[in-house]
Amino acid sequence: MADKKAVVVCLNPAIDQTGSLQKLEVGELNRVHSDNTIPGGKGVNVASVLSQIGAEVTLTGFIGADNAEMFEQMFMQHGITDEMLRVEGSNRTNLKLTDADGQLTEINFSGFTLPASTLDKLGQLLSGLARTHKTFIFSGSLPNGVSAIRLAGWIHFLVMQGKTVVFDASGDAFDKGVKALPSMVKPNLYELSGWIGKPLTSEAEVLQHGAEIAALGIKDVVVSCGAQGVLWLRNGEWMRSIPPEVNVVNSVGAGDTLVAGLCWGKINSWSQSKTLKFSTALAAHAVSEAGVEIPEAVLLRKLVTQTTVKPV
Ligand SMILES: O=P(O)(O)OC[C@H]1O[C@](O)(CO)[C@@H](O)[C@@H]1O
Repeated sequence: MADKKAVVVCLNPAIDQTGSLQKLEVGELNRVHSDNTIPGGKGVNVASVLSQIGAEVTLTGFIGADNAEMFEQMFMQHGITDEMLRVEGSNRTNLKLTDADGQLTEINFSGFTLPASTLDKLGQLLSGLARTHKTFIFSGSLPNGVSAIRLAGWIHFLVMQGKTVVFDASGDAFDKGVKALPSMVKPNLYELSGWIGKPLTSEAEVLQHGAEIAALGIKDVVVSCGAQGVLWLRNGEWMRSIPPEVNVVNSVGAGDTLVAGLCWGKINSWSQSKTLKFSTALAAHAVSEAGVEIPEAVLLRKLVTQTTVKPV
C-alpha cells in the first residue's frame, strides 16, 4: 500500500482577491463587476488539491496570525494537518484581474517580514517531519527575511536524507533552489525565461534550457506552457501533454494544480505518461473555474480521456 503522505511547504501564503472587469485600462479608473476572495498562495493551493485527490497532507511554512482564519477554515474543510508557524502580521492580499477576453493581470505583493528566529523553528519542524515523511513540496515565493540560500539549505537537507523534493518557485529562489538538486522542478515559461535571463523565442529554446536544468542533476524537469500543454524531461527524453480545450474562467492556481497532480503520480509510483495525463487534465479543469476545487470523478475521467500525451 503506497504511503499517501506529503508535506507541503508554503512560506508566503496569499489571499487571492479576484476582480472581473470588461477591459483593464492601465492608468484609468477601473470598476469590477464581480469579485471573489479566497485563501491561496502556491503551497496552500498545492496542499488543497493534493488533499482533495486523496493525499494525507501536512502543510507547514509561515502564516500571518492576523488574518489566518480564512486559511484555517479551508485546512479543516480539506483535512489538511496544519503545521504552519504563526508569525506576527497579516498574510498579503494578491490582486487578480480578469477581463472579458479571458486575460489575467496579477499583482502579487511581497508578504510579511520574518524575524531570523522563526527560520530556525521551521528548520526544526522540517527535520522532525523528515522522520515520518518521504515527499516534500516547496512551492511559491519567499517572504521578506527568508533568503534564497536559506530555502536552498532546507531543500538540500531533505535531498541529503533521500527525500523526494518537488520544487516550484521563481526568480532568485528558483535559481538557488535548483542548485540544491530537488527531484522535480516545474517552471512555467515565464520562470524559465527568468532563469536564463532572456525571453524564450521558440520551443527549441524551451527544450534546450529545460535540458540545462536537468544537466545540473535534476531527474524530472517539467515546463508548463499554458494552453500549449506541458513538457516533461526525464532520462533525456521529453514527453508532451496537450490539454483538452476548456472555457477559460480563471487560470490562477492552474500551475499549482498541475504540481499537485504530478506529486500524486509520484506518491502512487504511476508511469510518467499516466501522471502527465492526469495532472494536465486536472490543471485544465482548474482553468475553467475560479479556485482550485477538483472536478467530480466523471468529469475528471472525461478530461483525462481528452488529454493527449506523446513523445516530443
Ligand atoms: O508566491 P508567489 O509567486 O507570489 O505566487 C502567489 C500567487 O500564486 C498563486 O498561488 C497561483 O499560482 C496564487 O494563489 C497566489 O496569489
